[in-house]
Amino acid sequence: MHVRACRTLRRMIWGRYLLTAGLQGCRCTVSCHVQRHFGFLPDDVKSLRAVVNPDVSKIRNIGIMAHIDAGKTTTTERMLYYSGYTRALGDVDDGDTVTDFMAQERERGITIQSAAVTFDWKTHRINLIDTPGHVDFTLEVERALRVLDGAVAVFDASAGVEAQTLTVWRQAQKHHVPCVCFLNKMDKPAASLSFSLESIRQKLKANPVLLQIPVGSGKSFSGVVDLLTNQKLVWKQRSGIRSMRDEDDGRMFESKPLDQSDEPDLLQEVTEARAALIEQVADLDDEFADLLLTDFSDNFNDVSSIKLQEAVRRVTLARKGVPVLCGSSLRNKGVQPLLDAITAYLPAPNERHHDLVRWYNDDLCALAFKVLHDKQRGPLVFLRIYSGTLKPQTAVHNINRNSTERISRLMVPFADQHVEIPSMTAGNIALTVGLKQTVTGDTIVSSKASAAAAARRAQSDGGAGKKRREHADVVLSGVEVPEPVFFCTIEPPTMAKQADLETALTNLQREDPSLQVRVDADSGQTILCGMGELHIEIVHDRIRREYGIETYLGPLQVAYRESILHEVSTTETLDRTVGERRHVVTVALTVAPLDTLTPGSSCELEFTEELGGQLSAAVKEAVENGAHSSFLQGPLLGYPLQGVSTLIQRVNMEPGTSPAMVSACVSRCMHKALRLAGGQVLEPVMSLEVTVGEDRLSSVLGDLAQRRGTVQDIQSRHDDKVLVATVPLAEMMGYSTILRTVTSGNATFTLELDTYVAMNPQDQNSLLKKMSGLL
Ligand SMILES: Nc1nc2c(ncn2[C@@H]2O[C@H](COP(=O)(O)OP(=O)(O)OP(=O)(O)O)[C@@H](O)[C@H]2O)c(=O)[nH]1
Repeated sequence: MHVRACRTLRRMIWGRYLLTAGLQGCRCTVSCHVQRHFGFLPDDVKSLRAVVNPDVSKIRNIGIMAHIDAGKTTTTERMLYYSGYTRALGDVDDGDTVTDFMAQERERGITIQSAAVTFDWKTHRINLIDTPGHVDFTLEVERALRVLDGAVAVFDASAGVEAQTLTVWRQAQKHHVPCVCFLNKMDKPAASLSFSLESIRQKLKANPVLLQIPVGSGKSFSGVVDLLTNQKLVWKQRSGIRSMRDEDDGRMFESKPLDQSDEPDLLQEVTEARAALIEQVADLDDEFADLLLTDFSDNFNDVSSIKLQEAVRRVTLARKGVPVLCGSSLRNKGVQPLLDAITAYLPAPNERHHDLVRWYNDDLCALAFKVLHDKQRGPLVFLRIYSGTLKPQTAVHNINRNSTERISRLMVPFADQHVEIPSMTAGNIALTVGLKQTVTGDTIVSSKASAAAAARRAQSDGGAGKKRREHADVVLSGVEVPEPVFFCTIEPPTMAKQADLETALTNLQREDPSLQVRVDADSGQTILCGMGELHIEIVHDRIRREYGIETYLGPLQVAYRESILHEVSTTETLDRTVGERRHVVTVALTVAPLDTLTPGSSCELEFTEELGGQLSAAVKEAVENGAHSSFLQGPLLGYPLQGVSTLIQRVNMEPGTSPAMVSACVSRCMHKALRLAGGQVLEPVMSLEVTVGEDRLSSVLGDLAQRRGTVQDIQSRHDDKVLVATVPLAEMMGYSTILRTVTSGNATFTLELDTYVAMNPQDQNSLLKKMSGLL
């Protein structure tokens, strides 16, 4: 009831919001002692047209990333509130946040899909993507990072760097995304600034640049001192107030220069921390070091906060250091300075280098980074515009699908509400209606001719000697889709619903490329392949809720891989007459196991040098097709092959033999070689991290021993122990329930694919028996 009331209220706010087209930044009087952020005032109304396309230097495309439950959603909600976008504070625990808008998200209190939200902060436009923390949805994070220019990493200050933060951090590094760190939950008794800084240094191998000192700790945490300006920002907690919906919403805070009347310990700490900050920044930025030595050699501390801020910005953009701020989103403290830091330190779109975009000059070039299905409007495609302008009612060209489609409507994404706009320029994130064929990762340009012109520019720049493929040169790289580790069959309630189920699965796949759907060749059953138990459970749930189909899932099975044990050379001849035509081909090849196995490590195919020079392109392609089809099904259980190298030594064919027969002969030869080479099942081994109170550690260890787990480390984190282990995925079915039972709910865990490992003969035999129904 309460949740519904809040949602209704929010819709009313949005209604008003859309009418007034408010996108209001806060107004604050920096010089006064009490700083207050106002949201909506009648005379504050701006025309949406005026703010739809802000200057590119004022745009920040930002992601919020973190470990599950670190407080991303709560922080996002506070940002929307302080920027005047919402009038009430959403609360994940009440299930009424703006960004977690899917029904399951509200119920489970977790973020599943990245929701894009646009709002203005002071003079800046912020496009913010809230990313999920659960490891089953890593692809969502990757997808978001691909189109972002900067990120805020939110940490639970009592836990420091947790497993999922590490994963997301690595992803951010891969995409060269500059970050700002926010140490949230400073109100928790166990929160520790020094511990969190050390874990950023140790675990992320990053260089934290501390910009604030907390005022008070645990329950008495009341604000921060800004080390650049020496301003003390204090959010005064009114006695007796517990709820965020109460008056004490954190909009009002006191900002005054730190002076001698402040506690000596705080003064001392700030003085030391500021000196350390200046020294650290000088070490990382030559320009700042020169300035200090020339103009402030008498006293480095006299350097202006503006010069220091500019230097911190350069350090952040060069990714030599990460600014660190602290606060407590739930207690409404420290979020406004975080918003200031986002605009001050993270890059504008034009400060990031997106390599191939220069081939398009001012022509449109955009990347589709998310697709959502809307019952009324069809697919909604989120586009990051890299160059040019996007307009509704225009045709665009999708390079990946080689198709021309029409954008019927163009909108700015305000979580689950969207505002129509007449055009959108480079640097922005837009939401389009009408693109029916576009899937996540596709590049959208204005026309086929524009793509061809870009390809010509790319080729002429590459030099005449460097012949490159047109397509690859002008397509933005999409996201890497991780390998699914679980699969299960899915069946509709009646055959009459089969077509509806297929439509639902096609739609869901367009939204979520980490979901794979295939039809088993032998049984004809539809198979769902996903990233984890939760992932499959959510897909199942969405089919029921959004498409009204009550499906049945078969038991969850582990996606094994297969490899071979020995090197084998073999020959095969195919002699077949089809109609009037005789096809004769002989193939000789060698298969051998590769030494190293990493997740996703594929199979290799090579020709001997001599043969490579002799074969025509068509025959080579036929050989490759034959070999690749054999890689899909291993000889033991039919799982895809991994870590097998194949060398094609001979292909002799009589005139008139078709390429299809060459493929068939290679397949047969591969099949024979693989059988002779001895099959080896590879099982996915996961890295597991369990955080548990010390008193329950032995129960967790005892349980893990029965799961073929290998403990790698046990670390201390305040009163908790963090157990790091590897364990075969097959042993982890339903682990969340078991863990809850053995620890009485006092533990959390993350599970992530580490590698594929060859099973020992005993385990492999029991698996083979189980699969053939003998066990
Ligand atoms: N004590 C304290 N609790 C907080 C703070 N911020 C958030 N929380 C609580 O932490 C829990 C998780 O918060 P969320 O905002 O849902 O975290 P999240 O990172 O978005 O979680 P996922 O979307 O599931 O990854 C909720 O119970 C919040 O009320 C804080 O500053 N202090």
